[in-house]
Amino acid sequence: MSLAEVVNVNEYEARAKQKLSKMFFDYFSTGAEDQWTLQENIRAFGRIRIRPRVLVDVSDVDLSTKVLGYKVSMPIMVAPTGHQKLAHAEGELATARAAAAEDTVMVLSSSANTSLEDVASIGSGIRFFQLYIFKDREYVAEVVRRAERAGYKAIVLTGDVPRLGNRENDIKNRFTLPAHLTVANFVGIGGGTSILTSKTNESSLAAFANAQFDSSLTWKDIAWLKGITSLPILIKGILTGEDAVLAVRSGVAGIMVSNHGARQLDFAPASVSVLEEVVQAVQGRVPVFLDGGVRRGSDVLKALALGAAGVFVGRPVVYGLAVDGEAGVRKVLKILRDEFQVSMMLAGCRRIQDITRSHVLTESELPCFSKL
Ligand SMILES: Cc1cc2nc3c(=O)[nH]c(=O)nc-3n(C[C@H](O)[C@H](O)[C@H](O)COP(=O)(O)O)c2cc1C
Ligand SMILES: CCCCCCCCCCC(=O)C(=O)O
Repeated sequence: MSLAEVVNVNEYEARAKQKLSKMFFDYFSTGAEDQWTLQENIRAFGRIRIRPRVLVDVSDVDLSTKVLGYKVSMPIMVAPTGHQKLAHAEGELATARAAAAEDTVMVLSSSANTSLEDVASIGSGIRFFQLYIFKDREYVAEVVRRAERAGYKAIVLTGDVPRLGNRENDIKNRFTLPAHLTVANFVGIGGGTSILTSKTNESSLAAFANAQFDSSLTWKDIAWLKGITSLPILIKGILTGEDAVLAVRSGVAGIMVSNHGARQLDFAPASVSVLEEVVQAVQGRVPVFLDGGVRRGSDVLKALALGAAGVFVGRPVVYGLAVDGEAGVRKVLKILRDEFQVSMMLAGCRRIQDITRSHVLTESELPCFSKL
């Protein structure tokens, strides 16, 4: 099959598998423990039905929207994923170029193999910086200041990693980074990141993260973060209405409903299953975004109908990158854009704000729904 024959983003996964070593493909593709949540992220979208409206003039459809005040061409954005140079030599640079070309947001991971300044140097594009908080707060503060200086528009604080989840494939593979790669923005943290390139009896990522991440982090640390940056802060990893309320109280500018692509707590719910709970708790005070299992334009429509202001995509972007670098990421984003446009037109929506709660039925609204 040639690349021109790739018609949906799922097809990139098998192609990426052919290109990557088992250790790296497993790192990108798998989840925690029994991987129940990994499957559930996909299944949960499959349990939502779309209620299309017909005879609506959809001759002129507009997918554009605003995210934290920035205009983007579509509500489909690039989630932070670490170690993109394991997928392609150009790594995060290729992803950043693709996101900019498709006029959407890219979130750069704290675990990137490319420095945030190098990514910024590609030029225009709306980029956010994803942050892990380490025990060494001064180091973290300096990275946040660097992101601000380099023109990043927001800090995405990941709240669901007090330690790494049990990623059994990474443990079995004794995951290590190749010697030529670094976590470019944190190379000196905790006395250095050389453990990431040294063989251990476990996953070197887990060994490093569990030693260096600050597992005492609480809501009060949002105040600390707000004290060192004027950038808006999004909190990533919210799965309950209770935490959404605490997030709003702590002054975040937005919430990302996420289970970290099922890589942290197995048997956590699918993000889309709890989206509405979070949206209702937030009561419109800040935008709510979603990631996890978005593989179709129809998934985007479902998430927006349930109240999301936009979605982020993780693995499909990495698979596109692995298969064809910048062009592969662009194609993944284009496929999702085109599918989303088709879904909007067939559901009778001309504008993003035309997508409403009445466009979907969830499981609880269909008592006889067959369990997938
Ligand atoms: C390979 C990989 C690396 C990731 N790295 C990070 C990271 O560095 N920081 C973070 O907050 N989330 C990270 N995530 C989670 C993603 O941001 C996102 O929540 C998840 O991938 C969304 O699910 P999806 O892959 O089904 O789209 C990573 C996910 C994957 C698959
Ligand atoms: C900033 C340096 C972090 C080094 C490794 C920590 C593990 C995180 C890996 C990225 C991630 O979140 C993931 O899901 O994978």
